[in-house]
Formats: sequence, structure tokens, C-alpha cells
Amino acid sequence: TRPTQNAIFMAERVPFMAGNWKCNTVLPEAVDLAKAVAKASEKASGVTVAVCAPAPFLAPVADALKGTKVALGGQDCHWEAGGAFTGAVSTAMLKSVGCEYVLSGHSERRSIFGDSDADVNKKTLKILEEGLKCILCIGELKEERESGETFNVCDVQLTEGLKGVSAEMMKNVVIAYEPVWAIGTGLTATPEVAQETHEYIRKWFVENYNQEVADNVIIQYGGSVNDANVDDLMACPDIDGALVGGASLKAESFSRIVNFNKK
Ligand SMILES: O=C(CO)COP(=O)(O)O
Repeated sequence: TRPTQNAIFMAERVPFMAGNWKCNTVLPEAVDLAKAVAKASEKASGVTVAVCAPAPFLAPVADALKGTKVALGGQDCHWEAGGAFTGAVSTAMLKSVGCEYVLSGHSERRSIFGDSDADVNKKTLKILEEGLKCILCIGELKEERESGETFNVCDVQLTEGLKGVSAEMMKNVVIAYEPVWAIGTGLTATPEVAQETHEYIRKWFVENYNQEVADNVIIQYGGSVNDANVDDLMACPDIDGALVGGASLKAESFSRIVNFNKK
């Protein structure tokens, strides 16, 4: 358990490991991977586990995860309830196949598919309105880090992404800090670098919400998390979990991540 400083609320943030499979796997691989993750999670205690599978495989993956402790997540959604939006996936669809979580604002959605902060905000609100939990992804580009803008970028993405999200609604929001320069590059932020931004984010919640929200919000780190670096990252006081891309596609690596060593 990871108690925080606040004696009144005695928040204990349960570590949260989520795999983001992105645009990978075909059906049999997805089902096999889900089963392997479920098996690996059986012995993991005090940790929440989820996998964000590709949309076409959510239903069969949900079947494979039935009765296990692994939750299901979608990778993206539309902000409209439904209708003539070819190719889009609604939050009602995600909920109906058993999703508990949905990612909003992943950097690949922002940079490749053009999701603006306003779009991310609409998706976040829709996810919460649907009764699902939102994993809001934020993080700076390499150039932004190099020019000292990391905190400013996080401030803008949090401010814009969470417009209209009340303190009460924050109970269903997870933040994933994913520095874009660390995603898929093998360049993990050092625990010190990641912790510094996580601490900034938690303070942002003290200032923009309140101490209780700040103490309770789960802040995941994402960007080249693997079996070799997870323990050191998780030893940081403000890192509450990981959003894992590449290493979540290998059952063995993700098992090790789910069963990280608590320092
Ligand atoms: O984008 C990520 C998770 O959402 C991180 O991806 P990698 O773990 O492959 O760097």
C-alpha cells in the first residue's frame, strides 16, 4: 500500500497497470494474450490491471477476461452518442461489450489523427457521462521538453482536457503522463524525471481541484515501460502505475510489470 501524506483522507492509491495494445494483434493473438494476462494477474495482489484492446477484439477479449480480475478498456471513442460517423466507436458500444475504461487524448490520437484539446475534452466528458472511467493521456513532445515547456504543456492539456469535470467526476478519471519522446523509443524517462512531472501534476490537482482529489488521483507513467524499469518507476512516490505499449504485447513482460516488486 502507498499511503499519502494527508491524514484526513488517508488516501491509498491502488497501483494501476494498463496495457495499450494499440493497432496490434489479430483475433487469436488478442484472445491468447488476454488469457495470459488474466493468468499472470491471478497472483498479483493490490494492483488494478486492465488491457485496452483494439475495437474489433473487445467482445472476444471481454469473454476471455470474464471472471478474472483484468478489466477491459477501449483505446478511443467518439464524443457523439452515435449516428452517421463512419468508422467511429461510441462510448455506448464500448460499454455494451464490457469496457470499464477508455483512453482519451493518447498522443498518437493527438499527433496522427489530429485530436485537439477540445476534442479530447469532449471525449473525456462523454466517457464519464456514459459511466465509464477515463484514462486521460497527457505529455510533452521532445522539443517542448528541450525548451523547458513540460509543465506548461501538462497545465494546458489538463486544463483543457478536464473542462467541465467536477471533483466528484474525478473519481472516474486516471491521468497517464506519457512524455511523447519516451513512447515506443526505448527512451524511458528516468524515475527522477518522471517523478518530477508526476509531482507537478499532483500539485496541479491541489491547486485546481482540492487536496482530496490530488491525494486520490491515480497518475500512471507511460513511455517505454518494461520489465527491467518498472520497479524503479513504481518506487517513486507520485507514480501510481503504468500505461504500457510495446511490453504489454508480450505476455511475459506484462506479467512481470503487473507483478512489479514493491520497494
Ligand atoms: O503509448 C504508450 C502507452 O499508451 C507507451 O508505449 P510504449 O510502452 O510502447 O513506449
